[in-house]
Amino acid sequence: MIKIAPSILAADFAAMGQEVASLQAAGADLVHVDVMDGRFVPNISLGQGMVQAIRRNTALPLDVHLMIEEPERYIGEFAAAGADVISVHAEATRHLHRALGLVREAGAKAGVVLNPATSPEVLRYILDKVDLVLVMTVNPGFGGQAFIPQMLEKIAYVRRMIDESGYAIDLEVDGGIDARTARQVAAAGANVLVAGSAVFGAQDRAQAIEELKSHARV
Ligand SMILES: O=C(CO)[C@@H](O)[C@H](O)COP(=O)(O)O
Ligand SMILES: [Fe+2]
Repeated sequence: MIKIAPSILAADFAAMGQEVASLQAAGADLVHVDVMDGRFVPNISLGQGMVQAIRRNTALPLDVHLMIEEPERYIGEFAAAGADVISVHAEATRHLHRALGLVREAGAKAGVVLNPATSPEVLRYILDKVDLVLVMTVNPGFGGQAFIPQMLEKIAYVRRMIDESGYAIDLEVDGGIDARTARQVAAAGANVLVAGSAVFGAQDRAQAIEELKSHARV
Protein backbone atom coordinates (compact mmCIF):
# COMPACT_ATOMS: atom_id res chain seq x y z
CA MET A 1 0.00 0.00 0.00
CA ILE A 2 1.42 3.34 -1.11
CA LYS A 3 0.92 6.28 1.25
CA ILE A 4 1.10 9.92 0.21
CA ALA A 5 2.39 12.52 2.66
CA PRO A 6 1.88 16.07 1.34
CA SER A 7 4.61 18.42 2.57
CA ILE A 8 3.07 21.56 4.05
CA LEU A 9 6.26 23.48 3.20
CA ALA A 10 4.51 24.14 -0.12
CA ALA A 11 1.23 25.23 1.51
CA ASP A 12 0.01 28.79 2.10
CA PHE A 13 1.40 29.51 5.59
CA ALA A 14 -1.15 32.29 6.14
CA ALA A 15 -3.98 29.79 5.68
CA MET A 16 -2.38 26.73 7.27
CA GLY A 17 -5.53 25.62 9.13
CA GLN A 18 -7.56 25.27 5.94
CA GLU A 19 -4.61 23.95 3.95
CA VAL A 20 -4.10 21.09 6.39
CA ALA A 21 -7.80 20.45 6.91
CA SER A 22 -8.29 19.95 3.14
CA LEU A 23 -5.75 17.13 2.92
CA GLN A 24 -7.73 14.30 4.46
CA ALA A 25 -10.67 14.67 2.06
CA ALA A 26 -8.15 14.89 -0.78
CA GLY A 27 -6.90 11.37 0.06
CA ALA A 28 -3.64 12.11 1.91
CA ASP A 29 -2.44 9.48 4.36
CA LEU A 30 -0.08 11.60 6.48
CA VAL A 31 0.83 15.27 6.81
CA HIS A 32 4.56 15.84 6.30
CA VAL A 33 5.89 18.74 8.39
CA ASP A 34 9.36 20.09 7.53
CA VAL A 35 11.15 21.68 10.47
CA MET A 36 14.29 23.63 9.47
CA ASP A 37 16.66 25.44 11.81
CA GLY A 38 18.82 27.56 9.49
CA ARG A 39 21.88 25.57 10.67
CA PHE A 40 21.52 21.98 9.55
CA VAL A 41 19.91 23.34 6.38
CA PRO A 42 20.15 26.86 4.94
CA ASN A 43 16.50 27.68 5.54
CA ILE A 44 14.19 28.32 8.50
CA SER A 45 10.62 27.02 8.32
CA LEU A 46 8.51 26.45 11.43
CA GLY A 47 8.61 25.10 14.98
CA GLN A 48 6.63 23.41 17.73
CA GLY A 49 3.90 26.09 17.78
CA MET A 50 3.00 25.42 14.16
CA VAL A 51 3.01 21.65 14.75
CA GLN A 52 0.53 22.20 17.61
CA ALA A 53 -1.67 24.36 15.38
CA ILE A 54 -1.57 21.78 12.58
CA ARG A 55 -2.48 19.06 15.10
CA ARG A 56 -5.68 20.95 15.95
CA ASN A 57 -6.70 21.03 12.29
CA THR A 58 -6.38 17.41 11.18
CA ALA A 59 -6.87 13.87 12.38
CA LEU A 60 -4.21 12.59 9.96
CA PRO A 61 -0.91 11.39 11.48
CA LEU A 62 1.76 14.10 11.59
CA ASP A 63 5.05 13.02 10.02
CA VAL A 64 7.59 15.49 11.41
CA HIS A 65 10.88 15.75 9.49
CA LEU A 66 13.43 17.44 11.75
CA MET A 67 16.15 19.19 9.76
CA ILE A 68 17.84 20.54 12.87
CA GLU A 69 21.24 20.14 14.52
CA GLU A 70 21.26 17.95 17.65
CA PRO A 71 17.60 17.01 17.24
CA GLU A 72 17.62 15.27 20.63
CA ARG A 73 17.24 18.72 22.22
CA TYR A 74 13.70 19.08 20.85
CA ILE A 75 12.29 15.55 20.52
CA GLY A 76 10.17 15.83 23.68
CA GLU A 77 8.69 19.16 22.60
CA PHE A 78 7.71 17.95 19.14
CA ALA A 79 6.17 14.79 20.59
CA ALA A 80 4.18 16.92 23.06
CA ALA A 81 3.09 19.18 20.19
CA GLY A 82 1.39 16.18 18.56
CA ALA A 83 3.93 14.57 16.22
CA ASP A 84 3.10 10.92 15.46
CA VAL A 85 6.35 10.20 13.62
CA ILE A 86 9.57 12.08 14.37
CA SER A 87 12.43 11.63 11.92
CA VAL A 88 15.97 12.72 12.70
CA HIS A 89 18.84 13.06 10.25
CA ALA A 90 21.71 10.61 10.73
CA GLU A 91 24.07 13.52 9.93
CA ALA A 92 22.61 15.86 12.56
CA THR A 93 23.38 13.89 15.72
CA ARG A 94 26.49 12.27 17.17
CA HIS A 95 24.32 9.75 18.94
CA LEU A 96 21.80 8.46 16.43
CA HIS A 97 21.05 5.28 18.37
CA ARG A 98 20.24 7.28 21.51
CA ALA A 99 18.21 9.90 19.62
CA LEU A 100 16.00 7.19 18.09
CA GLY A 101 15.46 5.68 21.54
CA LEU A 102 14.41 9.11 22.83
CA VAL A 103 11.79 9.41 20.08
CA ARG A 104 10.15 6.13 21.06
CA GLU A 105 10.38 6.98 24.77
CA ALA A 106 8.54 10.21 23.96
CA GLY A 107 5.73 8.08 22.50
CA ALA A 108 6.28 8.75 18.80
CA LYS A 109 7.33 6.48 15.95
CA ALA A 110 11.02 6.87 15.17
CA GLY A 111 12.34 7.74 11.72
CA VAL A 112 15.90 8.07 10.47
CA VAL A 113 16.69 10.29 7.47
CA LEU A 114 19.62 9.95 5.07
CA ASN A 115 20.93 12.84 2.97
CA PRO A 116 21.74 12.00 -0.65
CA ALA A 117 25.48 11.55 0.07
CA THR A 118 24.97 9.40 3.20
CA SER A 119 25.63 5.68 2.88
CA PRO A 120 22.78 3.33 3.77
CA GLU A 121 25.31 1.36 5.84
CA VAL A 122 24.55 3.80 8.68
CA LEU A 123 21.30 1.83 9.10
CA ARG A 124 23.06 -1.47 9.77
CA TYR A 125 22.89 -1.44 13.58
CA ILE A 126 19.75 0.61 14.17
CA LEU A 127 17.00 -1.13 12.23
CA ASP A 128 15.50 -2.46 15.47
CA LYS A 129 15.17 1.16 16.65
CA VAL A 130 13.24 2.61 13.71
CA ASP A 131 9.72 2.53 12.35
CA LEU A 132 10.61 4.46 9.21
CA VAL A 133 13.63 5.12 6.99
CA LEU A 134 13.47 8.31 4.93
CA VAL A 135 15.74 8.48 1.89
CA MET A 136 16.18 12.09 0.76
CA THR A 137 15.89 12.33 -3.01
CA VAL A 138 17.03 15.99 -2.97
CA ASN A 139 19.39 17.85 -0.66
CA PRO A 140 17.22 19.01 2.26
CA GLY A 141 16.34 22.65 2.78
CA PHE A 142 13.93 23.63 0.03
CA GLY A 143 10.85 22.42 -1.80
CA GLY A 144 10.59 22.31 -5.57
CA GLN A 145 14.02 20.79 -6.33
CA ALA A 146 14.84 18.19 -8.97
CA PHE A 147 14.86 14.51 -8.02
CA ILE A 148 18.36 12.96 -7.85
CA PRO A 149 18.15 9.77 -9.99
CA GLN A 150 21.11 8.06 -8.26
CA MET A 151 18.87 7.69 -5.21
CA LEU A 152 16.89 4.92 -6.92
CA GLU A 153 19.78 2.53 -6.31
CA LYS A 154 19.90 3.57 -2.65
CA ILE A 155 16.15 3.06 -2.23
CA ALA A 156 16.43 -0.45 -3.65
CA TYR A 157 19.37 -1.21 -1.35
CA VAL A 158 17.48 0.03 1.73
CA ARG A 159 14.40 -1.98 0.68
CA ARG A 160 16.56 -5.13 0.71
CA MET A 161 18.03 -4.23 4.11
CA ILE A 162 14.54 -3.73 5.56
CA ASP A 163 13.17 -6.95 4.09
CA GLU A 164 16.15 -8.94 5.35
CA SER A 165 15.79 -7.41 8.84
CA GLY A 166 12.26 -8.78 9.23
CA TYR A 167 11.12 -5.56 10.98
CA ALA A 168 8.01 -3.67 9.88
CA ILE A 169 9.65 -0.46 8.67
CA ASP A 170 8.22 2.07 6.24
CA LEU A 171 10.49 3.30 3.44
CA GLU A 172 9.77 6.94 2.70
CA VAL A 173 11.21 9.20 -0.01
CA ASP A 174 11.25 12.98 -0.02
CA GLY A 175 12.05 15.52 -2.69
CA GLY A 176 11.14 15.98 -6.35
CA ILE A 177 8.32 13.44 -6.29
CA ASP A 178 5.86 13.76 -9.17
CA ALA A 179 3.89 11.24 -11.21
CA ARG A 180 7.00 10.13 -13.13
CA THR A 181 9.35 9.77 -10.17
CA ALA A 182 6.55 8.26 -8.04
CA ARG A 183 6.51 5.28 -10.38
CA GLN A 184 10.31 4.95 -10.22
CA VAL A 185 10.62 5.16 -6.43
CA ALA A 186 7.74 2.75 -5.87
CA ALA A 187 9.32 0.26 -8.28
CA ALA A 188 12.55 0.58 -6.28
CA GLY A 189 10.70 -0.25 -3.06
CA ALA A 190 9.47 2.99 -1.44
CA ASN A 191 5.99 2.85 0.15
CA VAL A 192 5.58 6.38 1.60
CA LEU A 193 5.92 9.29 -0.83
CA VAL A 194 6.33 12.88 0.34
CA ALA A 195 5.08 15.42 -2.18
CA GLY A 196 5.07 19.18 -1.73
CA SER A 197 4.87 20.99 -5.06
CA ALA A 198 3.12 18.09 -6.80
CA VAL A 199 0.17 18.36 -4.38
CA PHE A 200 0.00 22.02 -3.35
CA GLY A 201 0.92 23.27 -6.82
CA ALA A 202 -1.95 21.32 -8.43
CA GLN A 203 -5.34 22.86 -9.25
CA ASP A 204 -7.04 19.77 -7.87
CA ARG A 205 -5.22 18.26 -4.90
CA ALA A 206 -7.39 15.13 -4.71
CA GLN A 207 -6.63 14.43 -8.34
CA ALA A 208 -2.90 15.06 -7.78
CA ILE A 209 -2.81 12.59 -4.86
CA GLU A 210 -4.75 9.97 -6.82
CA GLU A 211 -2.41 10.44 -9.77
CA LEU A 212 0.65 9.89 -7.55
CA LYS A 213 -0.94 6.76 -6.09
CA SER A 214 -1.93 5.34 -9.45
CA HIS A 215 1.53 5.89 -10.91
CA ALA A 216 3.08 4.27 -7.84
CA ARG A 217 0.94 1.11 -8.14
CA VAL A 218 3.49 -1.16 -9.76
O1 LIG B 1 12.19 18.00 3.32
C1 LIG B 1 11.96 18.58 2.29
C2 LIG B 1 12.93 19.57 1.72
O2 LIG B 1 13.97 19.72 2.60
C3 LIG B 1 10.75 18.18 1.53
O3 LIG B 1 9.77 17.62 2.36
C4 LIG B 1 10.19 19.15 0.52
O4 LIG B 1 9.30 20.07 1.10
C5 LIG B 1 9.51 18.41 -0.59
O5 LIG B 1 9.07 19.30 -1.56
P1 LIG B 1 8.91 18.88 -3.11
O6 LIG B 1 10.27 18.48 -3.60
O7 LIG B 1 7.94 17.73 -3.14
O8 LIG B 1 8.38 20.12 -3.74
FE1 LIG C 1 10.70 16.71 4.24
